[in-house]
Amino acid sequence: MATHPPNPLDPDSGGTGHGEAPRSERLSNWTRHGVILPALVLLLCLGVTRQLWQDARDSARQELQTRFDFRVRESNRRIEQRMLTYEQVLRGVAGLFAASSQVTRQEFHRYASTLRLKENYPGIQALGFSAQVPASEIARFVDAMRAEGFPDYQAWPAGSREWYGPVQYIEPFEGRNLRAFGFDMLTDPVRRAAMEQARDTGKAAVSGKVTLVQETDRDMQIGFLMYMPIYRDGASPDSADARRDSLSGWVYAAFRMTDLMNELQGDRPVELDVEVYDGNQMSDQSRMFDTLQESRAAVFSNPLTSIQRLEIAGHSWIVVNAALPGFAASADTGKAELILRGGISIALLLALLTWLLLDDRTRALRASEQAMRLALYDVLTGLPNRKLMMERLGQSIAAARRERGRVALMFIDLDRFKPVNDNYGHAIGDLLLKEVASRLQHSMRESDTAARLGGDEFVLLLPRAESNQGVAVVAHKVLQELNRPFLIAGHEFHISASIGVAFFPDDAVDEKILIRYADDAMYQAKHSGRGTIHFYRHPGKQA
Ligand SMILES: Nc1nc2c(ncn2[C@@H]2O[C@H](COP(=O)(O)OP(=O)(O)OP(=O)(O)O)[C@@H](O)[C@H]2O)c(=O)[nH]1
Repeated sequence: MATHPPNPLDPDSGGTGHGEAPRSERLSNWTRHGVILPALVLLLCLGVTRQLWQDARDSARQELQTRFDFRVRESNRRIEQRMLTYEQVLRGVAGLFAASSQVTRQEFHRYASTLRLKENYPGIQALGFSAQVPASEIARFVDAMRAEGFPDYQAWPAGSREWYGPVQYIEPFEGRNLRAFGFDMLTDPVRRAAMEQARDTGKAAVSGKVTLVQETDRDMQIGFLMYMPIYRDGASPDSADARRDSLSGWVYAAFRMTDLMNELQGDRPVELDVEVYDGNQMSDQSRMFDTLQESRAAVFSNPLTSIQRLEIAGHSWIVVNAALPGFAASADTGKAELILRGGISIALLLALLTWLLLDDRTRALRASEQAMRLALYDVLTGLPNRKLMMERLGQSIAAARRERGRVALMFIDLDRFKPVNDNYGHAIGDLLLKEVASRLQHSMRESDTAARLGGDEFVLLLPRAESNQGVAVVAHKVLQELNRPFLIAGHEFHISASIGVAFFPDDAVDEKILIRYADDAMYQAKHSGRGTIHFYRHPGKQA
């Protein structure tokens, strides 16, 4: 059965036949690559960009974390060192008491003034001394204080107890500090715990969170105290019992927490939110300080948060540091962003470049494909032209020689075609020629070749013409097809064809002679009245 050979002028059809490498397939591969390859380049570049961006971002984060850790260490160390300094101050005062059997108010005042507390030790609200007075001596103690020029002095709060610890000296002796004068600190369990700890250990002890009696309604702050025990006669007893027996009182420093922390912070920009908790619990009750005084939830959802325990003169504080938005904003994310932007741009650029190169390549292939078609195919009908027909004829004859086969060549010249052109115009003639080509293709096998030699001359090459009878069948079929009326642009045309057939090797020894004989046979057909088939007959041979 006849099949539709591919139209060689259609770039998407199957090529030139005869099983040669399908150029249009290669072309369509290129076209496919035209999308896939740029997409791959884009994906690859984006992948690399993503990796580099992530690395840069990670290292920026790492750097931020390192900077945060450093700032936290620095901030905590500042607190510890400042508290150590205060401990030294108290040790100095304790030295004063050790050096003198009786430190007078005047001496204490002079010592404290020399320290210049406000300038050198900001954060200390008061420096003082509380005597430890047994119940038996409290009345005499108060009298002596009153005799010193403080007629209203009393150990307050009132009430009788075994031991009293009233404030005897307090410096600077002015302002809100005067409110603490005479206050018996042993009556407050928080202060008492630190006082007893200092007494028993012989070391400085910090109290828990308190409200200093110095506080007024204005600028209320949380406070704490640091105590250093003073033993009689400058002794340094080495057991808790001996220390209790020889305790004469405590020198102490009172601190207002916000003043202290603000002073530590200095003029530095506030980049960390610092929270200080008394003891081992982090609760609203134990909170002594908060830079921002904001809800803690915000702090704990912050990835840059540090929680550390500081030991301050025998007492625990929990210090929480959290980076404020300004701190994280200072992170060097510029590099990561640059990589991201640059990477995406380069990826797009490379993908575009790849696409353009492939497109160029595809165009070049298309152009050469087109040129090849023009060289080998008839532009009007799309059938192989004379050149390609000659090539195939050569191949067919070579094959027939090898395989002892037969080749038939059929020359087909249209009859009465000229009047179509003359009466209806060249364009109609063209349409008719195309229809002729189409009918020829319907009449042959796939292995056959229909070609247009030019004008109204066509050729059918049958490379495997085993029997004359088979070829005659084909010739009749062609004739029958061309005898059918042609309906072109609303006009009906009746043409026919004269067909001449010659065989290799029966009639001719090579392709040139074969062509000539087929042409001769065609003329014979023309002369014998058109619309007929003539098989070449050698002039010497009998019919
Ligand atoms: N439309 C069109 N006409 C063509 C083309 N090439 C050649 N022709 C015309 O085809 C005609 C061929 O001439 P002939 O073969 O002598 O005309 P014919 O009427 O078929 O004569 P017979 O073969 O003797 O029957 C001429 O008029 C050419 O001008 C073409 O590509 N398109």
